[in-house]
This record gives sequence, structure tokens and C-alpha cells, in this order.
Amino acid sequence: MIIAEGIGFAYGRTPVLEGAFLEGRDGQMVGLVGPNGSGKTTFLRTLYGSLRPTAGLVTLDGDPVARLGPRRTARRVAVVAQERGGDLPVTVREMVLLGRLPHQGVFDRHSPDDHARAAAALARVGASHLADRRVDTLSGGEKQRVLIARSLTQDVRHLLLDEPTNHLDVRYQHDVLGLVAGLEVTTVVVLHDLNLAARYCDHVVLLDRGRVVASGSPGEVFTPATLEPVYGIGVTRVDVDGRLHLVFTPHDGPTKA
Ligand SMILES: Nc1ncnc2c1ncn2[C@@H]1O[C@H](COP(=O)(O)OP(=O)(O)OP(=O)(O)O)[C@@H](O)[C@H]1O
Repeated sequence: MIIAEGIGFAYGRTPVLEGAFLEGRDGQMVGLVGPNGSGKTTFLRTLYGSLRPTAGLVTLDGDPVARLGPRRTARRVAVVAQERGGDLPVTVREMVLLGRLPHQGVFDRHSPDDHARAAAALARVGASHLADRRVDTLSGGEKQRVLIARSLTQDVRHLLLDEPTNHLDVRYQHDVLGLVAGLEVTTVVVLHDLNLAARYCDHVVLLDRGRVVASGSPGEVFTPATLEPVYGIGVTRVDVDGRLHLVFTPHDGPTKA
């Protein structure tokens, strides 16, 4: 369970988060959505102690993150941050094995169990064939899958993902989020694509200029009345095979069709 209450943060003197909150119950997938610059990545980083909030409290299963320290946090939370860690001159297998580090002693070598977990994680994201490739030669989508495999290898109860569908083609966007939704972990995921959030998230938190302006099920939050003032675009809800879909229509500007 992840609980964040009253989170404030400022870069220098510029406040970026004010009173932000979320609650990820066991096994839930919480979507963090909002326009560019609304504070999603900043909020996510406070959840795993990469940024220390200026106000408020984040707890993981009841323990304040600020007191856990990096190693104990890494035993509880796996993070797939944006555009990070994908350019090391190591093989995919080595990169995925890094997920085992928080569970090893300083001088430990990878055990057969570590290797088995890494191989299973690669298979799970459809990337077994990449195991011997160097990470810095992969495409954006391949890298993203490898980073997700690494987080699976970390064997944790909480998963934090910053735009994990970036670089993924339409099928893999669904494959990856479907996979994550099926894991028995508590997930907080930053997503730009509100239709993906509607499909896979149990709960969504909408940020606008550093404040939570709505929090609830996708059906509750994703209404024209809530979204239109935040994004400045027309929103229509449609039902496709019994599922909520959103169609966006710019208020003005040129169109091709
Ligand atoms: N290291 C930093 N120093 C100063 N300002 C920053 C820094 N990182 C982010 N900001 C600013 O903080 C605000 C929130 O940024 P953040 O990256 O959290 O938003 P976001 O919602 O994740 O944006 P996006 O959807 O564009 O990725 C933005 O105005 C951004 O310019």
C-alpha cells in the first residue's frame, strides 16, 4: 500500500506540488494523469524518496519512505523512470540482473535463482531474444521492455512507472499495461494516454498545476466537465464494447479530415 498525503514540493522557489495526495491499495493500479508540466514526474519521484517533499508524508505499507533509505526502499519499490538507465554498455541480461542487487550482499555473485528470475522476466515481456544484445543498441520500445523486465526481477510489492508506454507501438502499449495490471503489486503509473488509463487503472489521480483536481475511478474522473478545463480541449465520452473511451476535439486550428 502506498499513501501520499499533503505532498508539497518546490524546485528552488517555484512551487510545483501543493497538497498532492494519492492512495494505492494492495494490488491496485493507480494512474497519475495531467497536462505537461502539471507535476506528475515530480510527484512520482517523491513516492520513492528520489525527491524529498517539503510538506506531507509518503508511506509504503505504513513505513515513511523518508526513513527507509535507498536500499530498503529498493527492496520494496521498483521504478521505471523516464529515459534513464537505458544507455549503459551492458547486455540486456546484465541489465535485468541488476534488479536483484537490492537483495544481494555487497560481494555476492548472481545465483542460479537470480538468472532464472531474469530469464523469466525477459520472457514475460517478450524480450528473451534480446538477452545477449547490448542495451545501448536497442530501440526505444525494446529498452522500455527491458527496463520493465528489470523491475519484475526486483521482486517487490510496489511498482512505479513513468510513462512506460513511451516508445511502444500500439500493441505493446496494451501488452505492457495488461501485464502490469495482472501483477500482484501496487502500481502507480504516469500516463499521458487517458484511454490507456481508463482501460487499465483502477483509480486515477488528475493533477493540474501541482494540485490534485480529481481522484476516483476513471469513469468518475474522465468526464468532459472535469477534463475540458484542465486540458483545454473538447472531450466526448463514447462506449466501445462496454468500455469508456474518450475522443478529443481541439476547439480550433486546422484539421486534415
Ligand atoms: N529539475 C528541475 N528544476 C526546475 N524545475 C523543474 C525541474 N524538473 C521539473 N521542473 C518543473 O516542474 C514542473 C513539473 O514538472 P514535472 O516533470 O513534474 O511535470 P510532468 O507533469 O511530469 O510533465 P510532463 O507531462 O511534461 O512530463 C514543470 O514546470 C517543470 O518545468
